[in-house]
Amino acid sequence: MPKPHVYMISSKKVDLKIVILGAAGTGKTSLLHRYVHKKFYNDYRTTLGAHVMSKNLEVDNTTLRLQIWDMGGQDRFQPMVTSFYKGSDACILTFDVTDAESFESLDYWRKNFLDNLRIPIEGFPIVLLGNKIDLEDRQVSKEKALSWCKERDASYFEVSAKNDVNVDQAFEKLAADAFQRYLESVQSFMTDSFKLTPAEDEPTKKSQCC
Ligand SMILES: Nc1nc2c(ncn2[C@@H]2O[C@H](COP(=O)(O)OP(=O)(O)OP(=O)(O)O)[C@@H](O)[C@H]2O)c(=O)[nH]1
Repeated sequence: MPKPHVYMISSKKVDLKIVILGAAGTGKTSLLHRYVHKKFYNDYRTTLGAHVMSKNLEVDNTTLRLQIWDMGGQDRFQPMVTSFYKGSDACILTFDVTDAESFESLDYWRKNFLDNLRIPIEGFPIVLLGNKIDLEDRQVSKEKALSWCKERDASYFEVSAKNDVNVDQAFEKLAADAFQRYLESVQSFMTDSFKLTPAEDEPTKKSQCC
């Protein structure tokens, strides 16, 4: 009987860990509140260290259980939050389109994350969110952000946590990319684990050539 090339994944629930990173005040907590609770708060309370919010998402008859880790952007929390990167399946980077400095700091956040992840980063799902597009005094153009993403193999969304623009779409795209990567890793694990020795009646390469 031929060996199967496509493996069925029996579990219909998949846990995915997502971290959201970026300079302080760019709107990480607000984006999460918008996505998870459909709410927005005008007051600014900096995140002390990190906290987690959960949300389930249905994709292809599978429940993706998203655990989204909101990392405080202030410098004083950096030594602590890097220890939470381990086991991440995807990453959201944020900047504030009205704050050029927050855009300039993106390479720091990206490198800090990837350096501490300690897994192969090729194809790792990263989405960049340019937040606060509802404000008028914009300092970073869409073209500049798109070019940053193109060079670093990331996706880009212009969003507003306040006005609920593009937030669901951005999280859903990232979750779908992370799920796809998860399926590929399961497939490759199964392929490697179930490599069988050739059947007795199947000629080996040696017997064929000699
Ligand atoms: N106008 C506008 N304000 C926003 C938006 N998103 C967040 N804010 C405001 O920006 C401020 C900072 O938002 P937070 O979500 O706390 O920012 P943060 O990135 O989590 O900050 P840290 O926890 O310090 O890293 C708050 O006053 C929010 O109300 C947005 O889309 N538009």
